[in-house]
Amino acid sequence: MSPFTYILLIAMTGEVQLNPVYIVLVRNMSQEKKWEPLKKVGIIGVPFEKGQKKYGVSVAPAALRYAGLIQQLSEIDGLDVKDYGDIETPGIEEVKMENMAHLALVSACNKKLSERVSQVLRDDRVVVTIGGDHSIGVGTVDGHYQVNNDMILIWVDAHADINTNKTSDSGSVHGMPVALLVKEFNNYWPYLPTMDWQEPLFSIKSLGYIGLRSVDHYERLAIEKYKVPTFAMEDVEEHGIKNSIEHVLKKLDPENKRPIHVSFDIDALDALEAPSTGTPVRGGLSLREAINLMEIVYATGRLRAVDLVEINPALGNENDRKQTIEAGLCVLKAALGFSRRGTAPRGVKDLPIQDHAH
Ligand SMILES: NC(=[NH2+])NCCC[C@H](N)C(=O)O
Ligand SMILES: [Mn+2]
Ligand SMILES: [Mn+2]
Repeated sequence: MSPFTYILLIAMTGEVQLNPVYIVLVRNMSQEKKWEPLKKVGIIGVPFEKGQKKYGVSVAPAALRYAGLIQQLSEIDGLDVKDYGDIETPGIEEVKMENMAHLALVSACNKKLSERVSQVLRDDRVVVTIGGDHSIGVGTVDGHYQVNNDMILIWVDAHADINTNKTSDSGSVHGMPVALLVKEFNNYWPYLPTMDWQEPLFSIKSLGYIGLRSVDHYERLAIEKYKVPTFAMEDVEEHGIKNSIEHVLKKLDPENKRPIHVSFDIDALDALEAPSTGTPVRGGLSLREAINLMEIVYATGRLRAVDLVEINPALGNENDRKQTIEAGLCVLKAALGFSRRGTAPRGVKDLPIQDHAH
């Protein structure tokens, strides 16, 4: 019998006072849902780079896999890792859109990606998407929203990525994904051919920023107009990364009950930490800060989606490449429960004792 039927029954019979079963049921119903980290993840690679102009971001999924992505994640205590493969976007006929390059390709890739992201979440796994440039944030957030429409979005980035084709200096869509996603921006866009599949339903009220330090004029205006909780680098400087992320989470979700999506642009990290990226900016997060941020998000138990974007293995020298990929792996591992304290071997209670024969 469901609690509801039971209450209906008591209401009908009038038998209400101090029935212990009734009290237990009501207590269970009002109890807050306890969140535990999901110990299953699904990996999606998106070798896509048409949201910006440089060659190489599309190599990142292969480079991260080659560096041991799946093995390293599988070594995290109790984590079940499933690889959902890459999203391929074969030749698509382009449409012309003012100050917005490769719209049709961006759209086709994100449509596929959105469906795959929803699928992984419906399989009850945390979805980890490896870009690709940040235009793929459209697909990951859209696909997440389809499954959890109460989700909140933490955009960790040097940039705000909230330009429209009217405000962008570059015409590159990787500077526009947030503006495409939020419903409040619907009227700032012209009709976008090929984008009919994507209905912007996500609210800017569920968005927060961490790490900003290169924000265009109209982006700044948008952040202020909609009061987006933002911890730019100067705020991180002032409050520390722990207070920064905790403040944003509290602001967006005071009751600690909404699924979390973190879209992590590797250029959020200081250019010295992650040099192989298309639009590096000095003065960013240290890797330690980024790891700490991710550990805090993991500990909420509500992380359901992580994007790792803008790693460009074709930029810089061998060492830059290695460092950037390593940094990306560290960030992902922290988000998925890797503990810097280490974990004891499973089912083993003591150190191995040497059996000395003499
Ligand atoms: N995902 C990124 N790295 N975006 C960089 C965006 C740079 C600049 N704000 C633009 O609109 O083009
Ligand atoms: Mn960026
Ligand atoms: Mn970005």
